[in-house]
Amino acid sequence: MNHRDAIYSQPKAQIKDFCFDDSVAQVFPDMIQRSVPGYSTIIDNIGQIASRFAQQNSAIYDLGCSLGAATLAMRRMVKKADCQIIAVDNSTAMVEKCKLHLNAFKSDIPVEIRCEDILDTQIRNASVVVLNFTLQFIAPEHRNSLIQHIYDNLLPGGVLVLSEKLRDKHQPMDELMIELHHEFKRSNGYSELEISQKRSALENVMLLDTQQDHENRLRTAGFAEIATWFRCFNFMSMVAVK
Ligand SMILES: C[S@@+](CC[C@H](N)C(=O)[O-])C[C@H]1O[C@@H](n2cnc3c(N)ncnc32)[C@H](O)[C@@H]1O
Ligand SMILES: O=C(O)C(=O)C[C@]1(C(=O)O)C=C[C@@H](O)C=C1
Repeated sequence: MNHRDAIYSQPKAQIKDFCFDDSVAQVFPDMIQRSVPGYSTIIDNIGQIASRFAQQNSAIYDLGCSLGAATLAMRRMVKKADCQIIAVDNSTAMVEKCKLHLNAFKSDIPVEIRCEDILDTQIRNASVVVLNFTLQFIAPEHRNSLIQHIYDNLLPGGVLVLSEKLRDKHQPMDELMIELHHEFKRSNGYSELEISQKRSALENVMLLDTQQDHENRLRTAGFAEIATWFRCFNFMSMVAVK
């Protein structure tokens, strides 16, 4: 069942830091669809990209899988033999619901769902790694080593799909992108109160990098082939090929 996100619809005396608890997991499909411009396009194309880059006898990782939307898209699209998908999230509420979602559909591709911190995940024999709006929730001091670990354990010809909300270091453009995003949220039925309370809740936990920060980090890790294949306002998705 798809529940409507009303988490920030009533005034809160105190805004707690945003976390992926049971109340968020309950409404997550509606929340992300109404909050991230192009979310369905990104999910569909993660399936396409995975079908192109998946290698026979290799692993596909979905890091910060939430309810498994990207895993489902990849499981539908990948046709290579002997692939396995490993979906990881450290929210028990998300992982429990993810298991239900995935079990509802039949597939020949095995999926292992792990409840663990992606900073503890050993990437091995990977042809595809997905970080779909997850890196922004990782403490900045751990981001370089995580991307390095992914690069080191990708097979030659393997791909990292990295989707993130961005900040712009040029303040007028940052403000414009934020305002266009808020307009998108308004058009999806979010009130001013919902927009501002969610913004406060995310302030300390979703620390955004610039497009340049991401490109620099990917190049430093060793990725030579990098492209932004999707961008809408301050949301983007990149592919980086080893
Ligand atoms: C915005 S959601 C990702 C959306 C999802 N990838 C999709 O395509 O629908 C971010 C997810 O990352 C997870 N997460 C955040 N930090 C994590 C960590 N250190 N280890 C594992 N999962 C993490 C959260 O629990 C949350 O489910
Ligand atoms: O910027 C926002 O308002 C968002 O809601 C963005 C975002 C994200 O990019 O991950 C933040 C938290 C929710 O998981 C869904 C979407």
